Amino acid sequence: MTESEFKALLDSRSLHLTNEQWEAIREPGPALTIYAGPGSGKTTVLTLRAAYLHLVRKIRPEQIVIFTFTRKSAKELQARLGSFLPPLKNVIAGTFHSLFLHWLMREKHINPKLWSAQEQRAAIVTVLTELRLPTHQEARDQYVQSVSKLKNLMQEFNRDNLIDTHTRQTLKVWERYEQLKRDHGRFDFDDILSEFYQTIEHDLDFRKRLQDMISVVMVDEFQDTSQIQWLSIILLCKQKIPLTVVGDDDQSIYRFRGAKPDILAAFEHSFPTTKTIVLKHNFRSTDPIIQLATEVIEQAATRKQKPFTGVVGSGIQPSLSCHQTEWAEALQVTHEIAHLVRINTHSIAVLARTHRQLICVVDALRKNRIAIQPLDPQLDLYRDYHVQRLLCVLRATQCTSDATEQDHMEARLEYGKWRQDSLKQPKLATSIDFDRFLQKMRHSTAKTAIDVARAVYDPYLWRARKNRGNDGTLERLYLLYEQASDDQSLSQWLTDIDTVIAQSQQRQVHSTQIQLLTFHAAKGLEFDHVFIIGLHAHAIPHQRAMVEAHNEYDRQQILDEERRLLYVALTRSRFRLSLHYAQTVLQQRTEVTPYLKPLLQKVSFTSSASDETDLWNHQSKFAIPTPGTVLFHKIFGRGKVISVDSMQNAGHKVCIIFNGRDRKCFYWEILQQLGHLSVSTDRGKGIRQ
Ligand SMILES: Nc1ncnc2c1ncn2[C@@H]1O[C@H](COP(=O)(O)OP(=O)(O)OP(=O)(O)O)[C@@H](O)[C@H]1O
Repeated sequence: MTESEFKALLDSRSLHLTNEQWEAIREPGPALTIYAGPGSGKTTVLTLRAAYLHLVRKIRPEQIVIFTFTRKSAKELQARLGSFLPPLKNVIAGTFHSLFLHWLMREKHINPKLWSAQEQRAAIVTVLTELRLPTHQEARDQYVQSVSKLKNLMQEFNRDNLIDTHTRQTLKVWERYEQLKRDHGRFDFDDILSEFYQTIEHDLDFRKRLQDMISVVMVDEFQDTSQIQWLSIILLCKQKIPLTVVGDDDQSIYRFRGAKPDILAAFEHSFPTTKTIVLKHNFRSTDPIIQLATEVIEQAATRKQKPFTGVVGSGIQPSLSCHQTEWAEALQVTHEIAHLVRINTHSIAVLARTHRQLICVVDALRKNRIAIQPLDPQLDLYRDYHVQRLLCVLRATQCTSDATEQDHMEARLEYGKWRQDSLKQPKLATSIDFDRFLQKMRHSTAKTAIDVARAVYDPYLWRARKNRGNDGTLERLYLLYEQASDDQSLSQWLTDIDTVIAQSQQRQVHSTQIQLLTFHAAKGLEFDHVFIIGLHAHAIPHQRAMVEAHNEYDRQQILDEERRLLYVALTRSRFRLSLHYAQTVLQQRTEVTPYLKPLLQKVSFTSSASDETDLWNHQSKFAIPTPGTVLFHKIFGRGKVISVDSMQNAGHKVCIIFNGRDRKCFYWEILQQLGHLSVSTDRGKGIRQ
């Protein structure tokens, strides 16, 4: 095929390329950098360049290698190449991990026994336990990430080399983890990269065999390449194989894996003869979306400017809505999505900074029977251990039939356990207590029921967790608490939950399936309508990411990375961008992310939140006594409050002196709910001090 025939082929498929795109497709040089913003056709150009090289330059497809950042984008690329006419079936497209492993297995007969992500996490927990460090999910994930980052940055065990955020502890964890891995004769995913790098550096025969097999290398999303991946590519290609890299420093979002936005500049340094082509047009989004996203990214502390104009033209102004809680936010988003689904709109996505933030929307969409793409099970609120325990007791309050006798028994035992432990008075945890509890709950509203149940469960949990408080693993339980309202009976609320659970078990394929993704997972994708939720100041920049900042330089780097993440999310939308945040999140008051705060006049802003955000105030339900208050206890008689302590997320501990000598402490909310205590109108009469 000649060049003009190729161009005619693209025209016949309504692909009218810009001059820069066309130049990028046919550039013959040994090194090429394609540098551009979101939606400018980088991936499109990469695909067409592979087609051009095969059809016009007669390079065999199996000699063209394209590195992608995720398996999903590798599949997407292969699908695009496969649907080309004529189809390009054998182009080698894959992630660094998969291609490096493939070559190691084929050429070096290395067949490592890989640790799954789950096994890797378990190994880290073993090491943390051994070193007497916290093992909860957040700590574990942080160490998994830190170890991976060290390996991707090619750090040594030498402490002097630890220029980044590596504390003594991370180093110890890393050393022990490596030892454990060696003892078991296993590999982790990062070892694939290290092994490949070592082999291609030292084994010249291996390097040559690869170079003979490959005619062209292209790297998509180059800004997210880690040090070890980049050095491996240099060894593979330099002066032997033409290399094209495609990237956007504004979309560099994998700092935690060792990626740096300035890698594009490093490429120009390593390949000084490289030709750089800048794609200047955004083909994806309407002008108001591009303008908002550009204003966000332009505030980054360090950034290379690039020219950028939209091709689509004018469109709807992005909207920003403030809600009282995450549940209210989810309800509104679901309401808007339901409307879009009714008018037969496909291509809808809901994006959030973290998985946890998507839970309420998942729930609300399922409640409204709106189909969603299969999800990570961790987005299922009702799979959570604590949520299940609480619901098991609440469900028993609604059961009367024999069929549920077993559940009833379980609930009774569970409830007894909470009371026994929290009150330290086993005798009180009798069936009479439970029956009274059931009676009280049977006709309550969902909110009252939750208040009663948590007044027993929270102190129990608080003790069981050895005063650790909320370390992030109870977030789902608190979401359940927040979900209950006074507008619904307990029975109706539980029925709604059953609907959601039933819906989550259905495996039907619908024509419209809403995609729910984190900002990271949304990279490279595009949708007509994008809802971005959780845009509050605690989530963006993410509080946990900020923990890694040990000095001002780190802090600025992380702030810029979080800004880029938001930029990636904003630029996924073609036509409509609907932005949301809640004013109260997990009982804490918050506000809009600082990245959007200066831009409020650029969006159409609405707020349904009120100034009164005291949603979780037990005090409104059960007035908390002050020292000196006189009370009457059913068993111990009259007493006087001597101290009141507030416990984090677990109500109040009240110490009372009875008959001037018996000092007893109670969980105030529990005893109030059970009706064991009442405030005496008799101000201290008859009480000995
Ligand atoms: N010359 C063109 N004419 C019309 N549409 C185009 C052209 N080039 C690209 N597009 C379209 O623009 C959209 C964005 O393209 P693509 O996904 O390749 O961009 P990208 O630069 O890789 O985006 P991102 O960096 O955000 O992942 C796609 O829908 C693509 O089909």
